[in-house]
Amino acid sequence: MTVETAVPAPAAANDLRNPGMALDLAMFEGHAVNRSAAERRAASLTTRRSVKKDWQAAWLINAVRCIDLTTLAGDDTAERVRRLCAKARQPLAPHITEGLGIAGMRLTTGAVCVYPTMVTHAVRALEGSGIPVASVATGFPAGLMPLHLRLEEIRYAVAEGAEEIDIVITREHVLSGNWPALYDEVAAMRDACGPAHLKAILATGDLQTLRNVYAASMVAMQAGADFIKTSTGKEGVNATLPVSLVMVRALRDYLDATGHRIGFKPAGGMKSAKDALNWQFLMREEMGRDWLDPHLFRLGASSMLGDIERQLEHHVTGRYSSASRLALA
Ligand SMILES: O=C[C@H](O)COP(=O)(O)O
Repeated sequence: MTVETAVPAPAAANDLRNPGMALDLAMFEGHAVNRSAAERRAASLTTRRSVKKDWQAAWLINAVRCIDLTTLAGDDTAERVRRLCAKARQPLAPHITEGLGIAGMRLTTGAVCVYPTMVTHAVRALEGSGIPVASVATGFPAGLMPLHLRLEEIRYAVAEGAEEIDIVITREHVLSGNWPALYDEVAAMRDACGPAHLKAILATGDLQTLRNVYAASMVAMQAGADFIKTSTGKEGVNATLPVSLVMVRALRDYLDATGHRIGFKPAGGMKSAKDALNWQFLMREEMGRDWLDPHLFRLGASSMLGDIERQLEHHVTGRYSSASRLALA
């Protein structure tokens, strides 16, 4: 078997938006989440699996397809964004793609994710590539701005050419159990997105309980989120597997109740190829192969691609090169 044949076949494109639905508290109120069961289940994903070498390379190639290659730093510049976009167009060095037998595959990352004022640079740098630009918005990362300004920021990013908007929610609405306020906020943001897909960042590290994570996931989906996303990368605790499991179970329950397929984006603090494998195992075991496709799954990361590239180079050459040798995003 070649690596190429081991790459999961792309699922049918999920171009259908989540239309959302009326707020329905019955879908989450009283829903208990057992933390130790979630932790045990998450741990089982990382310990009991050994992946054959060729399959491991295929999983890592698939992870590259699903990365939202991100820069969200205060010192971002047009030049840094252009370099990131060049990396998104060609995520692996040519000797690695040739060695893997996938030089003809036109492998790219799933998207490039930037701040609103950087969207224009990313759109220009990605022209003709088919790679969408995602913009954070709504006062990322804390979101503590008047709603009309947050909505205006969404409209600005969409006008600049962003096809995906990563919004942040008001954590206080979750912490106080004010579900109508959370629903109205996300629904207004969905409306401001127009044709752009909305990813709702729940900032799970701020939400205190897994029950809150489940409820916030459900409300965001009911309000029309196309993806639910764990974290901004700026909270004290960012993406973890137990929290991701709870969110994925929520999107499975939403699918069962409504028939709508919602995407999932773990983000923040994921740096290794092992992380890329673990989150894909979670998606395959909980949701099936359709959720191994960028239309339904993204890995939000600013510094994971480098380790994936190193591991794939090792797969090809049998050696690890120094981290500085590969052009790193
Ligand atoms: O949305 C993506 C995250 O902000 C990336 O976080 P990271 O810099 O910890 O990888």
